[in-house]
Amino acid sequence: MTGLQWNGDELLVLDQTLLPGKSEWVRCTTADAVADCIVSMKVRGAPAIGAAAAFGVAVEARRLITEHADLKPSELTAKLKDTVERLGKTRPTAVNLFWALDRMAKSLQECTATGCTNAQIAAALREIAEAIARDDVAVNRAIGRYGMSLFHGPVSLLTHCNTGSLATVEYGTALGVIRALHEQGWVKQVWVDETRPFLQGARLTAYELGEEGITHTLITDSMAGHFMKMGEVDAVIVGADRIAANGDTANKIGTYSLAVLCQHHGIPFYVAAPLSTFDLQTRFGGDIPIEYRNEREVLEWMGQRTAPEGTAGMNPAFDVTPAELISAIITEQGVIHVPDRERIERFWAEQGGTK
Ligand SMILES: CSC[C@H]1O[C@H](OP(=O)(O)O)[C@H](O)[C@@H]1O
Repeated sequence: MTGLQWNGDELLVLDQTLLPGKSEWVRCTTADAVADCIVSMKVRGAPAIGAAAAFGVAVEARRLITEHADLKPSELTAKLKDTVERLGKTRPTAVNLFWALDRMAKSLQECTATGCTNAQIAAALREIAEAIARDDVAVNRAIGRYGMSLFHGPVSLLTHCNTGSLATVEYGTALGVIRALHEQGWVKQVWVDETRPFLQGARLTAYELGEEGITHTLITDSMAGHFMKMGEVDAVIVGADRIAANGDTANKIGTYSLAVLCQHHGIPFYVAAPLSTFDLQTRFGGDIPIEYRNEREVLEWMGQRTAPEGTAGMNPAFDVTPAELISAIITEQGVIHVPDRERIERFWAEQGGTK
């Protein structure tokens, strides 16, 4: 399963706003079409929007040299730099978007420095976009393997939002770990948070797990604490949109609440994310830009208003979980065991030192 299809010249985006009821593909032959898919969340998920944006630059290059044969390479490069900037304004939180666009911008710089022709520029951009997509699948499978190392037998997991093939190029991050555990026969149950207001869990994660016969049960976000208290959750595993230098992690709204509940109940809280989600330029979580989406996503469902007229809504799409609430971050290069503040404080107390 994948939400992106690339045929070398155009990008097909599976419209995730229509899933699971309808499966419709949007044909993108311009950067504007890709930008619209990202803003409207037809394509969503940190790694997926990075790959989509990279393909957006590649299709724009092809369109420009096809429609404007007389463009000089310098003119083409200038237009494509504008394209990179435009795609960078689609959504602010997922750092994978900027990581992917930076790779495209560097390719443009290299082409300028080496005097590439228009055809060479377009080919170079296409190759980078294809490499980003190809690498993402291998990265996710590695995350799945490393995530497996945290478990030693059948488990019941709770997950939030969608972190699978529809949030990446394929396989997924947190869902990649769940897929790897399923392949091992170690999934007893996946509690799927519906993830209001966009319902990525109810509409997308449940869809992916159902397609693969992975045992799962949909719950409302407000039920997570109850099932933890009932002893039904062995661990929580989620994705990430941006991990600051100190380990503070931005992810779908509702993630922070899960982490606090996990600490209260002594349940491991794992984040699964590729290294492209780390933003070492952002020192700590307070500096991560949080996207506020239209309040209508909270006040309505499928265009049908659910709240009274006159009631205002707030719609932060992400929240930040402090590093000390994260048990481990699973990456394609291994598992980072986030420092345990209490264990460190005990150590310093025993040493008679200060923190
Ligand atoms: C594999 S990371 C997916 C990540 O992106 C989601 O956000 P959105 O659906 O708004 O793009 C959510 O935060 C997931 O954890």
